[in-house]
Amino acid sequence: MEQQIEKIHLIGLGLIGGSIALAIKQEFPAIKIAGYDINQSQAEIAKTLTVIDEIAPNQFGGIETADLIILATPVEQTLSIIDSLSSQHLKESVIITDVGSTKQKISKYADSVFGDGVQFIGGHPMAGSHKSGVIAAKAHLFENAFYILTPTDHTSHASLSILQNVLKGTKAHFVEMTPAEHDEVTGVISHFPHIVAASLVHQAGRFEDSHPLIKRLAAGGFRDITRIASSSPAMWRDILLHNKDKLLALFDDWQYEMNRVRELVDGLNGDALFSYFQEAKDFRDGLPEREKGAIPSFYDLYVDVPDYPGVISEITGYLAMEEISITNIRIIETREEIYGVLRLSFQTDVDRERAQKCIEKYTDYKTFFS
Ligand SMILES: NC(=O)c1ccc[n+]([C@@H]2O[C@H](COP(=O)([O-])OP(=O)(O)OC[C@H]3O[C@@H](n4cnc5c(N)ncnc54)[C@H](O)[C@@H]3O)[C@@H](O)[C@H]2O)c1
Ligand SMILES: O=C(O)C(=O)C[C@]1(C(=O)O)C=C[C@@H](O)C=C1
Repeated sequence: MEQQIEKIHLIGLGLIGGSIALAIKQEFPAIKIAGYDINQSQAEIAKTLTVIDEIAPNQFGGIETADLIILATPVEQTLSIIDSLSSQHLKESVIITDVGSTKQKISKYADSVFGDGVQFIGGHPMAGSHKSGVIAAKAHLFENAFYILTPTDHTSHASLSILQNVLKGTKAHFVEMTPAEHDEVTGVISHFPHIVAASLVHQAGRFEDSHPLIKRLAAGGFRDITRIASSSPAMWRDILLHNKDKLLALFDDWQYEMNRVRELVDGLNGDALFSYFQEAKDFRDGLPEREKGAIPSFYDLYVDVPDYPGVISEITGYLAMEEISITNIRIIETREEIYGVLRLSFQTDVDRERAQKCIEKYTDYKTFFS
């Protein structure tokens, strides 16, 4: 009979830790989750939102009775927690997993510390958001996303299957990779794009002095491609520190790519430029359809609204008339002149699209997705 997971010790109660806890509780309400966060207020919010059952008295308080330990901290912190864990008294049958965006350093270190003694299985749910903190956690964040696991020679079949079973409430698709393959692939489709997004923002920032209007002129395209630059700097600092070698190779690759397209522009080579964009479009259009949870799980609609009292109730009134439920509402930027940006969040993409149509029907306000 498969070993039962009755108690989980979760370290790091942010977006990912919180979302995993919610997904587990949804599937297995009887499992008890004790949580610890270095930021006490995150732990208190997690408890209030019933993301966890109890706040652990300290990082390892009560850990000796845990069947599963989940590390959901930025990856540099994960390394030092693994280090400290090695001197803790743990259940013989305990399974330890993490959710970090890099796998090579973590798996190597865990292997060196735990060896055959403890079952450590690296993990990385491939969905997330630019939002941080437990307040943004959602049970369905990983629905239909890939959940990469990096078992090693030390991993038993039994532990792998117990881990996948306890995580089945995530409704993610499990896929196994070596840590090296993981870091190469995520370097290309996640880590390097993040650097590009941040660098585009820096580039625009350098133009701000000479063109003060630049921020306000940044429209859909710039917002789309730079959304992820709003993510947690601590998380991304750590990811880059962990994946240096793969990223250095990608910098070279990117420079080659930039030079290639630069030459086409310099040579006014219209046909080649057309092909360049056509090929990119074909590849991008060929990405699998966006399924719920696979890319963003936050369905935000932004509305440029005139800055006058009553505008929020005007908009919520239209939405109420069409029975569209909002999960969150916030003015995110009040500009000095006449317009502010209202962010409305919805539970589903369908609600968001209905809301957009509704606002466009009753008003002239410009709406856009992030
Ligand atoms: N955000 C994403 O899109 C995403 C997706 C998949 C995986 N990840 C990975 O998940 C992990 C967590 O990211 P997140 O988005 O949940 O970040 P987050 O900032 O929302 O949460 C991280 C939490 O860890 C806590 N923490 C930091 N150091 C700690 C320590 N020593 N002990 C206890 N708690 C500590 C922080 O206070 C914070 O509450 C990271 O390793 C990240 O690489 C992130
Ligand atoms: O959607 C986002 O905001 C993300 O950046 C999510 C994203 C990604 O790059 O796809 C970010 C880091 C994680 O390790 C996994 C997912």
